[in-house]
Amino acid sequence: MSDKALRLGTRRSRLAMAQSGQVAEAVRQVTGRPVELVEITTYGDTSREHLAQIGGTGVFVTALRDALVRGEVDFAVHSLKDLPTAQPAGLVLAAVPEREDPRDVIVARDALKFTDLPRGARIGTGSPRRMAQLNAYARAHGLDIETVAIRGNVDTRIGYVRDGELDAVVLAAAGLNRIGRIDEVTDFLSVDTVLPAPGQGALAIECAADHADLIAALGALDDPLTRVAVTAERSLLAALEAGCSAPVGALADLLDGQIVKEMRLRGVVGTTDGTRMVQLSTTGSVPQTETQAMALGRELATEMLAQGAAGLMGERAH
Ligand SMILES: NCc1[nH]cc(CCC(=O)O)c1CC(=O)O
Repeated sequence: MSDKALRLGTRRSRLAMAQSGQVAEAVRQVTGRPVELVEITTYGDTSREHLAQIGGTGVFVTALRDALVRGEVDFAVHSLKDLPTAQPAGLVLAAVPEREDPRDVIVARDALKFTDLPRGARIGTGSPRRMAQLNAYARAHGLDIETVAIRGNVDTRIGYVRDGELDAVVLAAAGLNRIGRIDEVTDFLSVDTVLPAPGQGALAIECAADHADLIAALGALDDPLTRVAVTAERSLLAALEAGCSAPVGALADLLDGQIVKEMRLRGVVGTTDGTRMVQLSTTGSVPQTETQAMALGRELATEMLAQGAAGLMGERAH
Protein backbone atom coordinates (compact mmCIF):
# COMPACT_ATOMS: atom_id res chain seq x y z
CA MET A 1 0.00 0.00 0.00
CA SER A 2 1.03 3.58 -0.57
CA ASP A 3 2.05 5.86 2.26
CA LYS A 4 -0.53 8.50 1.33
CA ALA A 5 -2.59 9.69 4.31
CA LEU A 6 -5.77 7.71 4.98
CA ARG A 7 -8.82 9.95 5.34
CA LEU A 8 -10.99 9.16 8.35
CA GLY A 9 -14.48 10.67 8.11
CA THR A 10 -15.80 11.76 11.50
CA ARG A 11 -18.59 13.69 13.14
CA ARG A 12 -17.51 16.75 15.09
CA SER A 13 -19.02 15.88 18.47
CA ARG A 14 -16.61 15.43 21.32
CA LEU A 15 -17.39 11.71 21.55
CA ALA A 16 -16.95 11.16 17.80
CA MET A 17 -13.69 13.12 17.74
CA ALA A 18 -12.38 11.19 20.74
CA GLN A 19 -13.16 7.77 19.30
CA SER A 20 -11.98 8.72 15.81
CA GLY A 21 -8.73 10.05 17.29
CA GLN A 22 -8.16 6.84 19.23
CA VAL A 23 -8.86 4.65 16.20
CA ALA A 24 -6.72 6.91 13.98
CA GLU A 25 -3.77 6.22 16.26
CA ALA A 26 -4.36 2.46 16.15
CA VAL A 27 -4.71 2.54 12.34
CA ARG A 28 -1.43 4.49 12.07
CA GLN A 29 0.23 1.75 14.03
CA VAL A 30 -1.11 -1.20 12.00
CA THR A 31 -0.80 0.40 8.54
CA GLY A 32 2.25 2.61 9.03
CA ARG A 33 0.33 5.32 7.17
CA PRO A 34 -0.62 8.78 8.38
CA VAL A 35 -4.32 9.27 9.13
CA GLU A 36 -6.07 12.57 8.57
CA LEU A 37 -9.45 13.40 10.18
CA VAL A 38 -12.10 14.80 7.82
CA GLU A 39 -15.01 16.44 9.66
CA ILE A 40 -18.50 15.77 8.35
CA THR A 41 -21.67 17.44 9.64
CA THR A 42 -24.67 15.13 9.90
CA TYR A 43 -28.38 15.91 10.07
CA GLY A 44 -28.43 14.46 13.58
CA ASP A 45 -25.93 17.10 14.69
CA THR A 46 -27.98 20.05 13.45
CA SER A 47 -31.52 18.92 14.24
CA ARG A 48 -33.11 19.83 17.56
CA GLU A 49 -35.92 17.32 17.21
CA HIS A 50 -36.11 14.25 19.36
CA LEU A 51 -34.20 11.34 17.88
CA ALA A 52 -37.23 9.08 17.65
CA GLN A 53 -39.04 11.70 15.58
CA ILE A 54 -36.25 12.09 13.05
CA GLY A 55 -35.91 8.35 12.57
CA GLY A 56 -33.51 7.19 15.24
CA THR A 57 -29.78 7.48 15.64
CA GLY A 58 -29.22 6.26 12.07
CA VAL A 59 -29.33 9.92 11.10
CA PHE A 60 -25.84 10.36 12.52
CA VAL A 61 -24.53 7.64 10.28
CA THR A 62 -25.99 8.49 6.87
CA ALA A 63 -23.75 11.44 6.04
CA LEU A 64 -20.62 9.46 6.97
CA ARG A 65 -21.73 6.57 4.80
CA ASP A 66 -22.49 8.89 1.88
CA ALA A 67 -18.93 10.23 2.13
CA LEU A 68 -17.57 6.66 2.09
CA VAL A 69 -19.65 5.69 -0.94
CA ARG A 70 -18.55 8.83 -2.81
CA GLY A 71 -14.91 8.07 -2.01
CA GLU A 72 -14.46 11.37 -0.14
CA VAL A 73 -13.06 9.50 2.86
CA ASP A 74 -11.37 6.08 3.19
CA PHE A 75 -12.93 4.87 6.41
CA ALA A 76 -15.23 5.90 9.23
CA VAL A 77 -15.59 5.03 12.91
CA HIS A 78 -19.07 4.52 14.34
CA SER A 79 -20.41 3.72 17.77
CA LEU A 80 -21.74 0.30 16.88
CA LYS A 81 -24.94 0.86 18.82
CA ASP A 82 -25.82 3.77 16.53
CA LEU A 83 -25.50 1.69 13.35
CA PRO A 84 -28.70 0.49 11.69
CA THR A 85 -28.68 -3.32 11.54
CA ALA A 86 -28.88 -3.47 7.72
CA GLN A 87 -25.44 -3.35 6.13
CA PRO A 88 -25.61 -1.17 2.99
CA ALA A 89 -24.35 -2.63 -0.26
CA GLY A 90 -20.85 -1.44 -1.10
CA LEU A 91 -19.76 -0.92 2.51
CA VAL A 92 -18.24 -3.39 4.97
CA LEU A 93 -17.37 -3.42 8.65
CA ALA A 94 -13.64 -3.93 8.22
CA ALA A 95 -13.05 -4.19 11.98
CA VAL A 96 -14.93 -4.39 15.25
CA PRO A 97 -12.27 -3.69 17.90
CA GLU A 98 -12.44 -5.18 21.38
CA ARG A 99 -15.45 -3.87 23.26
CA GLU A 100 -14.99 -1.84 26.39
CA ASP A 101 -17.34 -1.58 29.37
CA PRO A 102 -20.86 -2.09 27.95
CA ARG A 103 -22.68 -0.81 31.05
CA ASP A 104 -24.93 2.18 31.47
CA VAL A 105 -24.06 4.52 34.28
CA ILE A 106 -25.68 7.25 36.34
CA VAL A 107 -24.28 10.72 36.83
CA ALA A 108 -26.27 12.07 39.76
CA ARG A 109 -26.12 15.09 42.07
CA ASP A 110 -24.44 14.68 45.44
CA ALA A 111 -22.68 11.45 44.37
CA LEU A 112 -25.99 9.56 44.67
CA LYS A 113 -26.37 5.93 43.59
CA PHE A 114 -29.44 4.98 41.55
CA THR A 115 -31.09 3.14 44.44
CA ASP A 116 -30.44 6.06 46.82
CA LEU A 117 -32.26 8.64 44.72
CA PRO A 118 -34.93 10.36 46.83
CA ARG A 119 -38.67 10.11 46.22
CA GLY A 120 -39.74 11.95 43.09
CA ALA A 121 -36.21 12.14 41.69
CA ARG A 122 -36.06 13.11 38.03
CA ILE A 123 -33.74 11.04 35.81
CA GLY A 124 -32.98 12.21 32.28
CA THR A 125 -32.50 9.91 29.31
CA GLY A 126 -33.54 10.00 25.69
CA SER A 127 -33.57 6.23 25.45
CA PRO A 128 -36.83 4.25 25.64
CA ARG A 129 -34.67 1.20 26.52
CA ARG A 130 -33.23 2.93 29.57
CA MET A 131 -36.61 4.35 30.58
CA ALA A 132 -38.28 0.95 30.34
CA GLN A 133 -35.72 -0.83 32.47
CA LEU A 134 -35.23 1.92 35.07
CA ASN A 135 -38.99 2.22 35.53
CA ALA A 136 -39.39 -1.57 35.73
CA TYR A 137 -36.67 -1.76 38.40
CA ALA A 138 -38.23 1.13 40.29
CA ARG A 139 -41.66 -0.51 40.28
CA ALA A 140 -40.23 -3.83 41.46
CA HIS A 141 -38.17 -2.26 44.26
CA GLY A 142 -40.48 0.49 45.48
CA LEU A 143 -38.39 3.38 44.15
CA ASP A 144 -40.30 6.50 43.24
CA ILE A 145 -38.54 8.05 40.26
CA GLU A 146 -39.61 9.92 37.17
CA THR A 147 -37.81 9.41 33.85
CA VAL A 148 -37.57 12.58 31.78
CA ALA A 149 -36.94 12.58 28.01
CA ILE A 150 -33.84 14.58 27.08
CA ARG A 151 -31.42 14.68 24.22
CA GLY A 152 -28.15 16.40 23.41
CA ASN A 153 -24.52 15.47 23.61
CA VAL A 154 -22.82 14.16 26.72
CA ASP A 155 -21.81 17.62 27.96
CA THR A 156 -25.37 18.90 27.58
CA ARG A 157 -26.77 15.92 29.47
CA ILE A 158 -24.38 16.19 32.39
CA GLY A 159 -25.14 19.92 32.36
CA TYR A 160 -28.76 19.17 33.36
CA VAL A 161 -27.46 17.68 36.60
CA ARG A 162 -24.84 20.37 37.22
CA ASP A 163 -27.43 23.17 36.87
CA GLY A 164 -29.98 21.41 39.09
CA GLU A 165 -32.62 20.76 36.43
CA LEU A 166 -32.41 16.99 36.89
CA ASP A 167 -31.29 14.76 39.77
CA ALA A 168 -29.47 12.33 37.49
CA VAL A 169 -28.82 11.37 33.88
CA VAL A 170 -28.07 7.98 32.36
CA LEU A 171 -25.15 7.57 29.96
CA ALA A 172 -22.96 4.82 28.54
CA ALA A 173 -19.74 4.12 30.45
CA ALA A 174 -17.85 3.67 27.19
CA GLY A 175 -18.64 7.15 25.92
CA LEU A 176 -17.60 8.80 29.19
CA ASN A 177 -14.42 6.76 29.20
CA ARG A 178 -13.54 7.83 25.70
CA ILE A 179 -13.98 11.55 26.43
CA GLY A 180 -12.14 11.33 29.75
CA ARG A 181 -15.16 11.99 32.03
CA ILE A 182 -15.57 8.57 33.63
CA ASP A 183 -14.70 10.13 37.03
CA GLU A 184 -18.08 11.89 37.03
CA VAL A 185 -19.98 8.59 37.21
CA THR A 186 -21.74 8.16 40.55
CA ASP A 187 -23.11 4.65 39.89
CA PHE A 188 -22.35 1.85 37.43
CA LEU A 189 -25.62 0.05 36.67
CA SER A 190 -25.40 -3.72 36.68
CA VAL A 191 -26.41 -5.27 33.36
CA ASP A 192 -28.87 -7.30 35.44
CA THR A 193 -30.65 -4.01 36.16
CA VAL A 194 -30.26 -2.31 32.79
CA LEU A 195 -29.28 -4.41 29.80
CA PRO A 196 -27.26 -2.20 27.44
CA ALA A 197 -28.15 -1.39 23.85
CA PRO A 198 -27.11 -3.96 21.25
CA GLY A 199 -23.48 -3.17 20.41
CA GLN A 200 -23.01 -0.68 23.25
CA GLY A 201 -19.37 -0.10 24.14
CA ALA A 202 -18.12 -1.37 20.77
CA LEU A 203 -16.88 0.58 17.77
CA ALA A 204 -17.22 -0.28 14.11
CA ILE A 205 -14.67 0.66 11.47
CA GLU A 206 -16.38 0.86 8.11
CA CYS A 207 -14.98 1.27 4.61
CA ALA A 208 -15.87 0.72 0.96
CA ALA A 209 -16.16 -2.95 0.01
CA ASP A 210 -13.85 -2.58 -2.99
CA HIS A 211 -10.84 -1.41 -0.94
CA ALA A 212 -9.40 -4.89 -0.42
CA ASP A 213 -5.97 -3.73 0.78
CA LEU A 214 -7.42 -1.35 3.32
CA ILE A 215 -9.94 -3.95 4.55
CA ALA A 216 -7.11 -6.44 5.05
CA ALA A 217 -4.99 -3.89 6.94
CA LEU A 218 -7.87 -2.73 9.19
CA GLY A 219 -8.62 -6.37 9.95
CA ALA A 220 -5.67 -6.27 12.37
CA LEU A 221 -7.90 -4.22 14.71
CA ASP A 222 -10.77 -6.74 14.66
CA ASP A 223 -11.62 -8.67 17.82
CA PRO A 224 -13.44 -11.87 16.72
CA LEU A 225 -15.13 -12.42 20.08
CA THR A 226 -16.53 -8.88 20.16
CA ARG A 227 -17.63 -9.31 16.56
CA VAL A 228 -19.66 -12.47 17.19
CA ALA A 229 -21.14 -11.00 20.40
CA VAL A 230 -22.35 -7.80 18.76
CA THR A 231 -23.49 -9.74 15.69
CA ALA A 232 -25.74 -11.86 17.92
CA GLU A 233 -27.08 -8.76 19.70
CA ARG A 234 -27.79 -6.94 16.44
CA SER A 235 -29.34 -10.01 14.88
CA LEU A 236 -31.74 -10.12 17.84
CA LEU A 237 -32.60 -6.46 17.28
CA ALA A 238 -33.12 -7.00 13.55
CA ALA A 239 -35.26 -10.12 14.06
CA LEU A 240 -37.46 -8.19 16.50
CA GLU A 241 -37.85 -5.73 13.64
CA ALA A 242 -36.90 -2.96 16.02
CA GLY A 243 -34.91 0.17 15.27
CA CYS A 244 -32.00 1.55 17.25
CA SER A 245 -34.33 3.81 19.24
CA ALA A 246 -36.64 0.92 20.25
CA PRO A 247 -36.85 -0.19 23.91
CA VAL A 248 -34.58 -3.19 23.25
CA GLY A 249 -31.56 -4.22 25.31
CA ALA A 250 -29.21 -7.08 24.41
CA LEU A 251 -25.90 -8.38 25.64
CA ALA A 252 -23.88 -11.43 24.59
CA ASP A 253 -21.05 -12.46 26.88
CA LEU A 254 -19.02 -15.49 27.85
CA LEU A 255 -20.22 -17.51 30.81
CA ASP A 256 -17.53 -17.72 33.51
CA GLY A 257 -16.17 -20.72 35.28
CA GLN A 258 -16.49 -23.25 32.51
CA ILE A 259 -13.84 -25.30 30.79
CA VAL A 260 -15.65 -25.19 27.48
CA LYS A 261 -16.67 -21.55 27.11
CA GLU A 262 -20.26 -20.83 26.24
CA MET A 263 -21.88 -17.63 25.09
CA ARG A 264 -25.00 -16.31 26.74
CA LEU A 265 -27.24 -13.88 24.89
CA ARG A 266 -29.68 -11.87 26.99
CA GLY A 267 -32.46 -9.73 25.56
CA VAL A 268 -35.12 -7.40 26.94
CA VAL A 269 -38.04 -5.48 25.52
CA GLY A 270 -40.34 -3.34 27.64
CA THR A 271 -42.79 -0.49 27.66
CA THR A 272 -41.18 2.78 28.69
CA ASP A 273 -43.35 3.02 31.82
CA GLY A 274 -41.85 -0.24 33.06
CA THR A 275 -45.19 -2.01 33.48
CA ARG A 276 -44.61 -4.75 30.93
CA MET A 277 -41.42 -6.51 29.97
CA VAL A 278 -40.20 -9.60 28.13
CA GLN A 279 -36.72 -10.64 29.26
CA LEU A 280 -35.10 -13.89 28.13
CA SER A 281 -31.71 -15.43 27.63
CA THR A 282 -30.24 -18.30 25.68
CA THR A 283 -26.89 -20.05 26.01
CA GLY A 284 -24.92 -21.99 23.45
CA SER A 285 -21.43 -22.77 22.25
CA VAL A 286 -19.45 -19.66 21.30
CA PRO A 287 -20.31 -18.83 17.67
CA GLN A 288 -17.37 -19.42 15.36
CA THR A 289 -18.84 -17.48 12.46
CA GLU A 290 -21.06 -14.47 12.00
CA THR A 291 -23.67 -16.79 10.50
CA GLN A 292 -23.78 -18.80 13.75
CA ALA A 293 -23.94 -15.59 15.78
CA MET A 294 -26.90 -14.38 13.74
CA ALA A 295 -28.68 -17.67 14.30
CA LEU A 296 -28.29 -17.21 18.08
CA GLY A 297 -29.87 -13.76 17.87
CA ARG A 298 -32.73 -14.97 15.70
CA GLU A 299 -33.47 -17.89 18.05
CA LEU A 300 -33.80 -15.60 21.04
CA ALA A 301 -35.92 -13.16 19.03
CA THR A 302 -38.30 -15.97 18.09
CA GLU A 303 -38.76 -16.88 21.77
CA MET A 304 -39.24 -13.23 22.76
CA LEU A 305 -41.80 -12.69 20.01
CA ALA A 306 -43.64 -15.82 21.16
CA GLN A 307 -43.94 -14.13 24.57
CA GLY A 308 -45.44 -10.98 23.12
CA ALA A 309 -42.34 -8.80 22.58
CA ALA A 310 -43.76 -7.22 19.43
CA GLY A 311 -46.66 -5.69 21.36
CA LEU A 312 -44.25 -3.81 23.65
CA MET A 313 -42.31 -2.02 20.93
CA GLY A 314 -44.98 0.04 19.25
CA GLU A 315 -44.37 3.11 21.36
CA ARG A 316 -42.31 6.13 20.43
CA ALA A 317 -40.21 8.17 22.81
CA HIS A 318 -42.09 11.18 24.15
N1 LIG B 1 -26.58 7.50 21.41
C1 LIG B 1 -25.39 8.29 21.54
C2 LIG B 1 -24.24 7.41 21.90
N2 LIG B 1 -23.73 6.56 21.00
C3 LIG B 1 -22.70 5.87 21.61
C4 LIG B 1 -22.59 6.34 22.90
C5 LIG B 1 -21.64 5.89 23.91
C6 LIG B 1 -20.55 4.97 23.43
C7 LIG B 1 -21.00 3.55 23.20
O1 LIG B 1 -22.01 3.08 23.73
O2 LIG B 1 -20.27 2.86 22.48
C8 LIG B 1 -23.54 7.35 23.09
C9 LIG B 1 -23.76 8.16 24.29
C10 LIG B 1 -24.50 7.45 25.40
O3 LIG B 1 -25.35 6.60 25.15
O4 LIG B 1 -24.24 7.79 26.56
